[in-house]
Amino acid sequence: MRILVADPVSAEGVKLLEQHFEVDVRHKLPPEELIRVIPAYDALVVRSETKVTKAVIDAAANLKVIGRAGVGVDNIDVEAATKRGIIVLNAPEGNTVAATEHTMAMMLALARNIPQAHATMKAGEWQRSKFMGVELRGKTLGILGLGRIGAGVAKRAMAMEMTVLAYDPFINADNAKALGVELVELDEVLAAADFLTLHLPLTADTRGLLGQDAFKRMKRGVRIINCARGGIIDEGALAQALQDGIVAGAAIDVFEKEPIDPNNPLLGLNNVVLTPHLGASTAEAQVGVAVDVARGIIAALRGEPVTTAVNLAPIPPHVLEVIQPYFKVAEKMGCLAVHLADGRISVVDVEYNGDISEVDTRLVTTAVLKGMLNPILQEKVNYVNAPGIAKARGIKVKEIKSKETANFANLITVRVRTDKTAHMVAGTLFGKTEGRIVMIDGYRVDVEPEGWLLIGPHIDKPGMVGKVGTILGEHNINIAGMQVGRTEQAGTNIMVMAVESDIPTPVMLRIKAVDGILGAKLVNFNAG
Ligand SMILES: NC(=O)c1ccc[n+]([C@@H]2O[C@H](COP(=O)([O-])OP(=O)(O)OC[C@H]3O[C@@H](n4cnc5c(N)ncnc54)[C@H](O)[C@@H]3O)[C@@H](O)[C@H]2O)c1
Ligand SMILES: O=C(O)CC[C@@H](O)C(=O)O
Repeated sequence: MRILVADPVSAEGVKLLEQHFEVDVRHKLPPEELIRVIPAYDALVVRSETKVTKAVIDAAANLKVIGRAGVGVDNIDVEAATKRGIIVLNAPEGNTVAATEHTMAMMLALARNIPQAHATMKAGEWQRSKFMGVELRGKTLGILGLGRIGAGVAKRAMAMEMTVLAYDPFINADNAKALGVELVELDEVLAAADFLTLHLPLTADTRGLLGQDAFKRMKRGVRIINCARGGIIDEGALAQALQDGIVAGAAIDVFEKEPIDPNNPLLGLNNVVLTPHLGASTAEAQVGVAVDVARGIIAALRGEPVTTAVNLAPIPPHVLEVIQPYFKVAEKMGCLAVHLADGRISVVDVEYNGDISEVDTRLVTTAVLKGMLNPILQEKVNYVNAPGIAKARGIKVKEIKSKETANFANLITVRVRTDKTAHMVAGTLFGKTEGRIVMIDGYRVDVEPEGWLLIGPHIDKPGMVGKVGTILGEHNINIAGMQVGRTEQAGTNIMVMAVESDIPTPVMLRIKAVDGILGAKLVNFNAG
């Protein structure tokens, strides 16, 4: 598989990718050149410079994953990627400390006029009275967006004896309380803040959040820091508020247009501190995000779920710990169910029994769908597109949950209904990791879902297994394992044979024709 690294990312991440794939590092590709080369790649790694537009995604015939070495994915058309089933993942934690510390550096530089004083010293001047600053101690810091970076800034600001207020309508009030931060409405933050810092994503709701109107509602003399995203502040309105003295100073790391437009009105003002999007630029952060994104890409290209995918619901670590061991067996159960089913699948019920029923199992259900759809579709089905494809095909998917369980600590049962038949498969883990199929259509079995399996329900009478074995032997097909599963009701059994190769259609037809065989299905678990 081939990976294109289109922006500068740390060598540690590139090396990790090179251990698994062929990697091309090509920076600053013009948009039309990116569109020309992208069909050759399975994965694309970017920072914030490369714009992954719909045109790039439409041209990317083989692309399976886009990795963003950083947090914000606003340079990627995530919607277009999701429609194509391309996983978009980021590295949300590697640069949190770097951006937090940059915010503190910007706040202090702003309070004490450090860049301006430095510039006069370099110009040979010694000006002391010109640069009277203010202290942070005792001031109110308003934080917009109390996520990872906002919370880090809050902790550090409290250590500097600031009072911290925050506006974040999506955060849990208990989390804010535990941090010692008072959550209030936006207007209250604007009216009270001596320093105001932004840590929001750029979304349709936050674009232009601080515009002319908001500046009117701020305390006169406020100092503003933006290390989040350009576009959240209206730069024209900010420049005006700086000139009018409503805003005493602004420290800005991110801009509406990057690299900055030479006509940007902030460039001509003295009461600003500007850095060229340096929030994540520390050696530690760049290694962190590069390694995190490389790990995400390796998982995505192996078909494993990616915990940092932004076009999948995020999974908290305590949930992941419970569900992750079940992904593989769930996928195999989906694969087995689709092979058993004749006709068009209309309903898939996935029942969870035991402790697993107490956590969010949606991704395990997605694994079942992935396993079910991959053998029957041309397009590659993954954790991003599986639920959408199932829906588009009119398949109704339902989860059923119960803590009750009879024989196993945890049991997953997949029931499929088609326009002709209904089938079920149940699976579990032996030990902590070994996936096993323990029931097929009501017959108790103990099957490792690997390789080729021949499944044949039959009348319970002597010689059935022998007859099938003889046919396989005549065609040189080796049997690697065999068992007969039974039900509560006497009369029929199921034989499950692990075979070492494909069974050609004419041979399958001979097996199906054996007197007493009620059906025969061949499942290839390695094909997905
Ligand atoms: N300057 C840099 O180099 C740099 C580095 C890292 C991150 N960032 C940017 O910093 C920002 C914050 O990153 P993070 O890792 O803390 O993200 P995060 O997702 O942890 O936090 C964002 C917070 O904003 C809140 N939020 C979302 N919409 C909101 C709204 N309309 N009003 C109020 N609150 C809202 C969310 O609830 C969340 O708590 C992002 O924009 C990210 O891209 C910049
Ligand atoms: O890649 C960068 O340097 C910027 C990263 C930062 O803006 C982010 O959103 O993570």
